[in-house]
Amino acid sequence: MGESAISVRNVKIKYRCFKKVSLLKSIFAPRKNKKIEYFEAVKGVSFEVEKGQILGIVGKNGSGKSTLLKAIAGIFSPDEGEIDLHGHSISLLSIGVGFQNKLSGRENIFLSGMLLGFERPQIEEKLDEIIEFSELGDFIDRPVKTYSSGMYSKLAFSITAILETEIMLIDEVLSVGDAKFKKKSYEKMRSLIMNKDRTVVIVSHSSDTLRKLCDNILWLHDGVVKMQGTTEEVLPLYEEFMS
Ligand SMILES: Nc1ncnc2c1ncn2[C@@H]1O[C@H](COP(=O)(O)OP(=O)(O)OP(=O)(O)O)[C@@H](O)[C@H]1O
Repeated sequence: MGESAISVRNVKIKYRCFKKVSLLKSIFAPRKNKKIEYFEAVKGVSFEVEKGQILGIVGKNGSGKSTLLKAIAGIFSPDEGEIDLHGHSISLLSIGVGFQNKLSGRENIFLSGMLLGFERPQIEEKLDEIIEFSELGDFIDRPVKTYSSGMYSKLAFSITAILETEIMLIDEVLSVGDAKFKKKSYEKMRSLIMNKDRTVVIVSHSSDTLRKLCDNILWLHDGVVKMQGTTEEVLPLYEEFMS
């Protein structure tokens, strides 16, 4: 076993949900009926990711993949267990995470960069490259709320791909944007991944993408690890299960 980049030890994550009550009940006894329920989305998951490894996470809808990724990214902390990144910098590339809609694309580059732990001069140094890669042209100075979903994801991808962190978490975004951008982002991702110092975790429903990019696969099922192993070992069994 090589040097560890991510250690996930017995992680459990619960969501707080409010139980639905009838409208009448909530009007006449509002406090009494505000029942909180918990839903455990991740139920004691443990695994290690070695430095330089490219791990794919698979599982049917609702199996806890995105929840786990957000916990690794530090967006929320686990209710139990621990996640150790061994001091590595980390970024999460995911649709719908992280932009301030009223701010321009350019302002969001600075905001996201700072949230990723970069200093302003470091971001300034990479600014032109990010804008160029995003292909947003003049839109870069317009509020992000005026962007189409494809433009939004182009910006998100460009920030994460150009401001390189040691660990990159990617949630399903390789399949967005127009065909040309999809190809370009796939190539960029490949070159980032080829850097053996970088550790990558990809959540995807595309076996094709996973087969091309990943060395290892973690299969989550109803919040627990069903299987972990090499891509050749796990992916055929997962595909058979899903067919
Ligand atoms: N904010 C939330 N509040 C309550 N339950 C949630 C919340 N977000 C997710 N869940 C539940 O947690 C479980 C895991 O969700 P998660 O999004 O992690 O699954 P996933 O494997 O990424 O699914 P998909 O493949 O559909 O993206 C699901 O049952 C989902 O309904």
